[in-house]
Amino acid sequence: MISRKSVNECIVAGHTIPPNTLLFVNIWSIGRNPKYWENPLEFRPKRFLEPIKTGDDDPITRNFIDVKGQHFEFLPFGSGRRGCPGMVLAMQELLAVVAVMMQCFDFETTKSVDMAERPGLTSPRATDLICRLKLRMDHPLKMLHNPQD
Ligand code: HEM
Repeated sequence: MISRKSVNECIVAGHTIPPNTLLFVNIWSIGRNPKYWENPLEFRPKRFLEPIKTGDDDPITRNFIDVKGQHFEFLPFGSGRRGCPGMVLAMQELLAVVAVMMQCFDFETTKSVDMAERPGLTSPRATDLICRLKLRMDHPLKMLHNPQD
């Protein structure tokens, strides 16, 4: 959910918004709208590499989906002037953290993965995902000295 305050009166999707109104944009719901996403609840990361059909009256096909706030069907970092200033850092950090964790550990789950969500700011899981990590090498720092291992 991101919030904005209207400065002037405007019309959004046929609704008149008076000035000085606090508005909440439900980006969670937009990202799960079946009008734009095929089987939106299916965990299929590959969908982000496939063309996507979007738009209401005059559909267009995008060859990729941009996360930086230009494609409004997917706004993980918000959009416009108050969009997330940490976006570039977050994108680089995520890649580095996930890559290092996969390089250093094997992950074992005790139960099957339940993707159901509970309410919260960051879409937390309804059932916590408990993992057991197994080190993939004697010592992670050894990798720095012997990268070929
Ligand atoms: C995956 C990681 C992250 C996600 C998904 C995320 C998402 C968001 C979203 C949706 C907003 C609201 C944007 C809007 O209203 O249009 C926001 C705002 C903000 N984020 Fe992030 N963020 C992430 C990481 C970070 C990091 C790493 C930093 C700082 C180092 C950061 C700092 C901020 C700040 C300061 C704001 C408020 C901006 C403002 O109100 O002008 N975020 N973020």
